[in-house]
Amino acid sequence: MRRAIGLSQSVKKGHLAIVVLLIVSALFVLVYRWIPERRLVLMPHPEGTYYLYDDSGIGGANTASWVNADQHHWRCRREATLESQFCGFNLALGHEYSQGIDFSDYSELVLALDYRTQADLITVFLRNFNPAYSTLEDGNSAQYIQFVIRPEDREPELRIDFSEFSLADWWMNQRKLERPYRSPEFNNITLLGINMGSNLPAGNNDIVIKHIALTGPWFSEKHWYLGIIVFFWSGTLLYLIFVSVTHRKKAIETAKKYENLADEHKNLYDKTQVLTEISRRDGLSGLLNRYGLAQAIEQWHIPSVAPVSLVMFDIDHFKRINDRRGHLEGDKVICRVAEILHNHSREQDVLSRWGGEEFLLVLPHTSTQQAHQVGEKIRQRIFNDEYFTAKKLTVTISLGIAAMGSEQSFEHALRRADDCLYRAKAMGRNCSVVETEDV
Ligand SMILES: Nc1nc2c(ncn2[C@@H]2O[C@H](COP(=O)(O)OP(=O)(O)OP(=O)(O)O)[C@@H](O)[C@H]2O)c(=O)[nH]1
Repeated sequence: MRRAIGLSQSVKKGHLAIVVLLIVSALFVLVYRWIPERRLVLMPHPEGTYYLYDDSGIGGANTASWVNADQHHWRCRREATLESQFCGFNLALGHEYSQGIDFSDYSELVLALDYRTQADLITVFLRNFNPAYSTLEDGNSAQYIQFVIRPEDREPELRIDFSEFSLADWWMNQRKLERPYRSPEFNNITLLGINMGSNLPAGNNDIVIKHIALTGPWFSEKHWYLGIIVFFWSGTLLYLIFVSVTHRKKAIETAKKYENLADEHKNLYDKTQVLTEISRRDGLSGLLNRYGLAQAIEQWHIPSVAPVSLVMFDIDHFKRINDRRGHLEGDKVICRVAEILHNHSREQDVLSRWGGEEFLLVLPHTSTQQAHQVGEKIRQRIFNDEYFTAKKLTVTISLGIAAMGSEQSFEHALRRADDCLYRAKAMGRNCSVVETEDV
């Protein structure tokens, strides 16, 4: 029952952990749109290198000049009579011509320009340097990637996705490029330019650059959701590992407890066995006591062990031995007599110290005649034994022998054996009396 409760509690905990992980994952999904975007300001930039250029040097119509350099206000003035080719603004990026800025971590170019011109075409372009197609000697060898700003695009803050940029045809046509290099590359942008060259209306065409920046998400949507999935599954995995470690620990603790209990149980069992044995034995002679004898006989199925005979032994004048030699020597006599009795009994016989100097031998499969013979043999043996070397002692015993019939109780047979013993004592001791009653 307790195990069942424990199990249902861990199932509940498991559900809770999964629900928490799901809620946190859902929160992460929602949080994505609130993560501020990554932003890199290119202009105004204290270290930015920028300059104006025009086609006046090659006989063109345009002259570029700063109206207010501090405010990044510049102008292209076109002479109506000459051909307009190019006029614009360049912002050098990176440290040297071949080492630009990696735009690929961003997704958009943000242009905040104040257009004070009626020019139809304003081109924003990027130059990407790649040794595969660029050389330091050829200033035109970096990819020319462009986006044309139409009058209708002119917002206070124009956002141009990099996917809207394309490679300029004139640049492509000048070189034979392998396929991978015929698409815009953004990993090493060395220059950003704003060109109002061709078809520029006559007169002043001004642009004020408020700022130019790159923006993009810190994490792509794909990576963000992948991260959430990884978070969810690693959370689940960690939880499962935690649960399995905890369960393993508990299982080890429980196994230890069971082991201790088993040890305790074995100790108790051993102690009980010892105590049981003690309770069945006489402390002085080591023979069974009355209780031990009763237990042994209880195991028997009397008809199967019949005939059964009882021999009751009693040391003669034992009081005298005690009185003359002391109780210690009396004890030694009891032990010796017990030893002789034990040596003369068979394995199936049950021998006990019945009282002070009384012994009872129960013999299965033995008639009273046979029991009488055994008893007599023992009596002779006890009589002939040497008890003390210094001051010799002769010990005699009296015996009463009776049969235990299948229908009779042990007590009944015992009483009759005792009667016979009494008669043996009365006959002068050191003899045996066999019951005459027909059982
Ligand atoms: N040393 C010793 N004496 C015991 C023990 N148990 C009983 N006795 C003594 O045994 C004596 C038995 O005396 P009685 O019952 O008068 O019998 P008895 O002297 O043997 O005389 P009969 O049986 O008539 O021959 C008593 O003095 C008891 O104190 C024991 O364990 N050790």
